[in-house]
Amino acid sequence: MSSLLSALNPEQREAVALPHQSALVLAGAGSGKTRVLTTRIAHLIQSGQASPHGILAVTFTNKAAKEMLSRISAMLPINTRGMWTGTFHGLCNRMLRAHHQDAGLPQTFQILDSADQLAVIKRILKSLGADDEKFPARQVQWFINNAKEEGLRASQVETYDDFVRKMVEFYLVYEQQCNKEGVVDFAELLLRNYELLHRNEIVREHYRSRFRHILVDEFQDTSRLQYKWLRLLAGEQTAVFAVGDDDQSIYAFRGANTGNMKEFERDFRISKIIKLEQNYRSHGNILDAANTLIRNNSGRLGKNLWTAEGHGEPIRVYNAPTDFDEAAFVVDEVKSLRAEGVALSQMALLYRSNAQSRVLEHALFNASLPYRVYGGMRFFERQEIKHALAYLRLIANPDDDNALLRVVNFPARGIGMRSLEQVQDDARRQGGSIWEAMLQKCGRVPASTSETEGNAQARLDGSMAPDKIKKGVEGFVVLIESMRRVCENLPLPEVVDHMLEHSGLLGHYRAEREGADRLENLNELVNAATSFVHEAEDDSLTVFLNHASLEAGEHQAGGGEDALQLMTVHSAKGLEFHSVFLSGLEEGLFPHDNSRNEAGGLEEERRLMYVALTRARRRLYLSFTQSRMLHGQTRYNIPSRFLQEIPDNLLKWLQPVQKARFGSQQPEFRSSGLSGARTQIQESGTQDSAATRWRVGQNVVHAKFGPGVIVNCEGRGADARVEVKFGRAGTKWLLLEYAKLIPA
Ligand SMILES: Nc1ncnc2c1ncn2[C@@H]1O[C@H](COP(=O)(O)OP(=O)(O)OP(=O)(O)O)[C@@H](O)[C@H]1O
Ligand SMILES: [Mg+2]
Repeated sequence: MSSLLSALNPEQREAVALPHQSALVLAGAGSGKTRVLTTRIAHLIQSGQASPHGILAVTFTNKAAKEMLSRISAMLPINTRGMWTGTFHGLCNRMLRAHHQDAGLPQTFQILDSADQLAVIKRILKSLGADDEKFPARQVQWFINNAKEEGLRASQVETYDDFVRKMVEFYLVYEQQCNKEGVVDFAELLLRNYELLHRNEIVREHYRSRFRHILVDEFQDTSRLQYKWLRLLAGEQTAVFAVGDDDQSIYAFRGANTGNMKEFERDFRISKIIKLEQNYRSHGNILDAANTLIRNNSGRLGKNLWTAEGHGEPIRVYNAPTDFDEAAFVVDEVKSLRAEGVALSQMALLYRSNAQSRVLEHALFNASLPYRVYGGMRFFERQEIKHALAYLRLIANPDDDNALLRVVNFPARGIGMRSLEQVQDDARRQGGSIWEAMLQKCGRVPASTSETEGNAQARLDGSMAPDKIKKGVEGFVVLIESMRRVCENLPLPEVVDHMLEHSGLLGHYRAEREGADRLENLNELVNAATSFVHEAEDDSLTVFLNHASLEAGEHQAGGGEDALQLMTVHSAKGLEFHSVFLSGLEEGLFPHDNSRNEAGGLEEERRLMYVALTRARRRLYLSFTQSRMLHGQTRYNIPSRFLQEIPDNLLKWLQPVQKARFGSQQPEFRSSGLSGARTQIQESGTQDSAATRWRVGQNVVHAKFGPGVIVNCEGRGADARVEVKFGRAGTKWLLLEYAKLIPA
């Protein structure tokens, strides 16, 4: 037996050494699917059944493709360059480049990202004089991408009413425009390639006879069009080797379709699905937890996993009073794991939503622990946060040119390149800021004396500034001035709040189809400001902005440095770590609130949870918080139902919870396990605040929020807090230790 095969179990070996035929490996997490796929490629080459040139392998990320190539190179001393490996989009792009003429594209065709695509659509709608209330650009974008994903060109979409007819008309003009400019969007990469193969027999036959082996990892997450593309590319002589796990299908919301598995079985005449049941990744307790959890889903294709390893350590559960305590707990554990010799890169910190990373990043930053956000951006580097910070910087100082240029036309407010160039020219000439030049442009202040006389005269009578430029600029100036005026007397969190609403950022992302994540991040910025007010001596806007740029700037670990891995559960797919921290296991967060509105949403969340649990090899931490800051307010949470679906005997509770910590509405957790968390709700409503000098109904004054009245009290000692209804600032929960209330 070759050394490649000897490192595998009999089922894996069978899959790797399968004769030339299509096959489906359906197996749970950590059972070696990716390893089998990679080894099969090496085996095919080593045994002379295929050359690298004859192999196409589809992976889920470019990074996975690179890793696959380096593993193959480690197994065999060969050049893998002729092999095609990559994502569906990457491979389609490669093929279109090679056949750009047949595909009707210029050699140098450019790829439009989602924002570029939207800009093209907006231009088109404007030129057609479309009613932008009836036909918002984003909806048109969605319509076009959806049609493409279904494989339909404008001429093929069925028009059953006037609205759709209009949409199709826009789609048609968009198609023409893209063709004219020689650009393709993401959906187009796939569709164009599909059409090329469909239409052009020579190209199709060329690739069919070239790729006698197509291998697909993470098959459960292929979309309809991707599947159709695969079918077209695979000829009679092509063996398609697909590996996947229906329990890990987590992209249904983006059009992935597990139905593809059933069709694959039929279309490729799969007589026997290969199952792998031995898990090589995780210790027994972790595996048992995952197996038990996923049994709650219906309609599974059904499989089980076992491990030859022992039970290992129990799963550690931490019930944190607040999200800050949760982050502090993670930091402590990471430090002690590191002291035990576990590399930081072997530890992952997972969360359901991107916005959750902020509090965790903050704690890691303060502890000087190097970390890297995998497959995403660190909080303060995210586009929407940078936009929001730019507005805040303008509120603090409108002469900040960089901030101004970043948001002057975001969200779009009709200030074109030409207008901008003109005010920039003015600014340069006068040696002042762009803001000053804008003020002059719309006649807010007299033109500066350094201007030429002619210009100054023109500015005074306004004749040089075309009306359009003036109008756009004026709108922006009025906005910033009004924000500055209103925010002057507001506490920091409300400055952020006001800015988000009035800048138009919230409205912009609300209208975006995939804007939910960005909205969560923006709301998280209000939380950042609220905690900053509690923590910092000087809580002015300027100091907050300094703090944000500090956290944004320097502490992301460099390329080679050993660093803790932070990522969403979605980006953790396919990866494994010695230790995994899964935070925020609370109802509404995980399962996410959004899942309630979608059919099958909860089951998809459970599959995500299954993915999360099965990333851990040796140690798994699950944590949840009793309260978490949400939009600047403390929210009380109940633990995720997924925690309850894991048998108690696999869990070790790290911290007994103090009783009577919360008021009557709050769940009380028993230290012995989850059954307590499931059922016990403290009945008494005991509040020890009577011992303090605060009572419900009392009038108080807060240094920033002004006068208010206490409507609720709870907690004791350092945790004592009150809910105060302020005349101006609304209702807020405040920690007494920090709030420094004065009786009125
Ligand atoms: N026969 C084996 N002997 C030893 N280790 C193995 C064997 N098969 C797989 N492994 C190891 O088990 C781990 C999980 O394998 P792999 O990542 O291929 O699983 P997977 O099924 O692709 O998981 P996922 O569903 O999470 O993508 C890897 O570290 C792999 O090297
Ligand atoms: Mg895998």
